[in-house]
Amino acid sequence: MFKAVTSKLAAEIDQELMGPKVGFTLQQLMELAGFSVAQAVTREFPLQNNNEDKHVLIVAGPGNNGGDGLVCARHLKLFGYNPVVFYPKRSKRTEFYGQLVNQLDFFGVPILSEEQDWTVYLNKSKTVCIVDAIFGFSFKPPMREPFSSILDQLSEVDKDIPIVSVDVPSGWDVDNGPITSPHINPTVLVSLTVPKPCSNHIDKSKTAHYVGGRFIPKEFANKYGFEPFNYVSTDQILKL
Ligand SMILES: NC(=O)C1=CN([C@@H]2O[C@H](COP(=O)(O)OP(=O)(O)OC[C@H]3O[C@@H](n4cnc5c(N)ncnc54)[C@H](O)[C@@H]3O)[C@@H](O)[C@H]2O)[C@H](O)CC1
Ligand SMILES: [K+]
Repeated sequence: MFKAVTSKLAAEIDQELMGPKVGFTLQQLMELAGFSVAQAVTREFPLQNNNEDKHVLIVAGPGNNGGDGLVCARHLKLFGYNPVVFYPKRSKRTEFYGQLVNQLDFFGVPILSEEQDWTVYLNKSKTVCIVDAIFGFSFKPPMREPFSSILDQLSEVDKDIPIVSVDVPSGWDVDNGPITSPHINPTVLVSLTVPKPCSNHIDKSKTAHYVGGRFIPKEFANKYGFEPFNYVSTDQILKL
């Protein structure tokens, strides 16, 4: 059994990593987080003759979980996939988000806005998998629009098209799991830094669980009450 940290502790870890003493920038951590999610996609859905023309749909939310999704999309393009991003509420928090969008333009990755019909990608003949980068550890229910409709639609297709959730299955309570109905059931969960308690509610026979976001030393993990994960070689993800 792995150790999980609460939403409160996860936010504290984040703050310390990006605080004056450690000094990581959000950009650095997000790059590694998004890279690790892209690696989990390649591990679970390798490019093959029957899927190389298909898309990976990345649904990006308004916060940093969405930012992880934007980074993941760029790496997937470099890995030979056909990512398409649906980004209905663009973050205006910092200039950095505009830069992530510009980078996707630079790589020729389409970004759909709220007005565009993203549901054409909810079709298994078109889409290999969906990356759920809507909400992470700062989600507080009840859910507001447009995300409640978006997640309702995702919950209708998750048996047909596999969903890869970034850090937390969106819409799940971070500490208590799937407390609303309907909710999505991801095929893959990539917990970042350390799993959150909601990951104890996944059905391990149906959901592959990875940890990613390989950016902390042993002493730091121990300080927050968990052991570091035994990543192999240069891997950015570890299957739990
Ligand atoms: N150390 C790490 O592991 C890192 C993790 N990263 C990722 O960052 C997220 C947490 O990001 P944060 O910006 O704090 O929050 P979220 O993305 O989870 O969501 C905030 C966003 O969502 C809106 N919101 C919240 N509740 C609701 C609601 N009920 N209805 C509608 N909208 C809602 C809120 O207003 C904000 O706009 C973490 O999980 C990782 O994925 C980083 O990449 C860095 C390193
Ligand atoms: K998510």
